[in-house]
Amino acid sequence: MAVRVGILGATGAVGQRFIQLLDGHPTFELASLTASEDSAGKTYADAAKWRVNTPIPEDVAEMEVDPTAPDAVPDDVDLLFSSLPSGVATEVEPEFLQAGYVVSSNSSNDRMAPDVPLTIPEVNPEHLDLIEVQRDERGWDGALVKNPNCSTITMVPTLAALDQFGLEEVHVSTLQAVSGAGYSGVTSMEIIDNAIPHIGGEENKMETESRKLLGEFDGVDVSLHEMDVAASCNRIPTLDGHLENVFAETTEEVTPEEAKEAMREYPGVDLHSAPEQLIHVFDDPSRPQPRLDRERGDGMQVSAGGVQETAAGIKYNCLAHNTIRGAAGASLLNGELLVEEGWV
Ligand SMILES: NC(=O)C1=CN([C@@H]2O[C@H](COP(=O)(O)OP(=O)(O)OC[C@H]3O[C@@H](n4cnc5c(N)ncnc54)[C@H](OP(=O)(O)O)[C@@H]3O)[C@@H](O)[C@H]2O)C=CC1
Ligand SMILES: N[C@@H](CC(=O)OP(=O)(O)O)C(=O)O
Repeated sequence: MAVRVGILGATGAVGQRFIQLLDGHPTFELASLTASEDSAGKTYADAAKWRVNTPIPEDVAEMEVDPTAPDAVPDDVDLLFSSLPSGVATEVEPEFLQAGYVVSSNSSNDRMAPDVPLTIPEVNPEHLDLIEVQRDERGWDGALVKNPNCSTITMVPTLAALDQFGLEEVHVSTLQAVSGAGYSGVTSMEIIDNAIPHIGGEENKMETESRKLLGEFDGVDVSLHEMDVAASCNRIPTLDGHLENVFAETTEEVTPEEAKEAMREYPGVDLHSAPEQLIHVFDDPSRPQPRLDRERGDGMQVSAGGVQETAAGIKYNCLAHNTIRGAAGASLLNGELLVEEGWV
C-alpha cells in the first residue's frame, strides 16, 4: 500500500533532491509540499528555482506549495521529510510532532538530543527504538528521526566497519563541496582558485554525531562510543561530493588488507534506496575522487581508497555524495526503515 509523504522545505537544495529521489518511488506517494510564506500559494514550478540535473516531474510542477504548518498538511499524510533551515526546524518540527506526524528530518537541530534517534539504517537501525522513549518523555504521538550531518555520514560507515579492531582515536580532515553550503552559501569570488579552512559548526558535528551513531543503545539511552574524534573541515571548489582523509587508531593491529576486507564486507540493508554494497573500496590509490565517484550506487554508496598502515592503525580516504547520501537520500532511507519497522 502507498505511504503518503510530504516534504517540509521542498523548494530548497535538499528539498529538490527529495523530489528527484521520490519520483517513481515504489512505496512513497508525494502528497504535500511546504516552504516559506514567500512560496506558499504558488505552484511548485513557480516557487522553486529548480537546479537539480533532471527535469521537475510534471505532476510535481503543478502542485501547490503550502505554508509550513501542521494545519496546512493533509491529515492523511503518513510521513514527512524535513529539509528546513535548522533555526526554522527547531521551531516548527515540534508542532508537527505534537500534531502526530512522523518526521524524518535532515536538519541539524536535535541530532544529539538523548531521546532522538540519529540513524543510518546500515549502521544503527536499533536506535530507532528510542522513539518509545521520546514519546514517553515528550508526550506526543508523532516521532522524530534524524539523519547525520553530510560529512559525518561519509565517514561513519567506514568507521563502523573498522570498529571490530577497537577504535580509539580518529582524526579526519575534509574537502567539502560547495553544494553543502547551499546555493548562496559561498560566492564564486570566495571559492574559485581557493580553499576555505573553516565551516562553522561542522567539526563539532563530526566529533559528536559519529560517537552517537556508533554508540550502544540499551533500550533507554545511547551511550556515546568511547573513541576520540578530531575533525578539521575545509571547503573546496567541487560541486558535489565530500572527500575525507581519515586516520584511525585502533587497539588491535590491523593490516590494510584486513581493513579493506572489513569495509567491503560491511553489510547493506534490504531497503529500496540502499545500495547493494554500502562501501566500495578502491585498490587504486588515486580514488575515490568527487567527480568520478560521487554517483556510485545512485549517490548512496560510500567509497574508500588509499588504505595504508600507520604506526597506530590505518589511514584512508572516503567519499560520499553530500546532498544524496549526505542529505535527502539519508532521510529517505530512514523513512523506508520507519515503514519497514512499523513506525509508519
Ligand atoms: N545542502 C546540503 O548539502 C545539506 C543541507 N543540509 C541541511 O538541510 C537543510 C536544508 O538545506 P538546503 O536545502 O541547502 O537549504 P535551502 O535554503 O536551499 O532551502 C530551505 C528550504 O526551507 C524553506 N524555508 C526557509 N525559511 C522558512 C521558514 N521561515 N518557514 C518555512 N520554510 C522555510 C525554504 O523555502 P523558500 O524557498 O520559500 O524560501 C526552502 O524550501 C538545512 O538544515 C541544511 O543545514 C544537510 C545536509 C546537507
Ligand atoms: N555543513 C554541511 C552541510 C549541512 O548543511 O550540514 P548540516 O546538515 O549538519 O547542517 C556542509 O557545509 O557541507
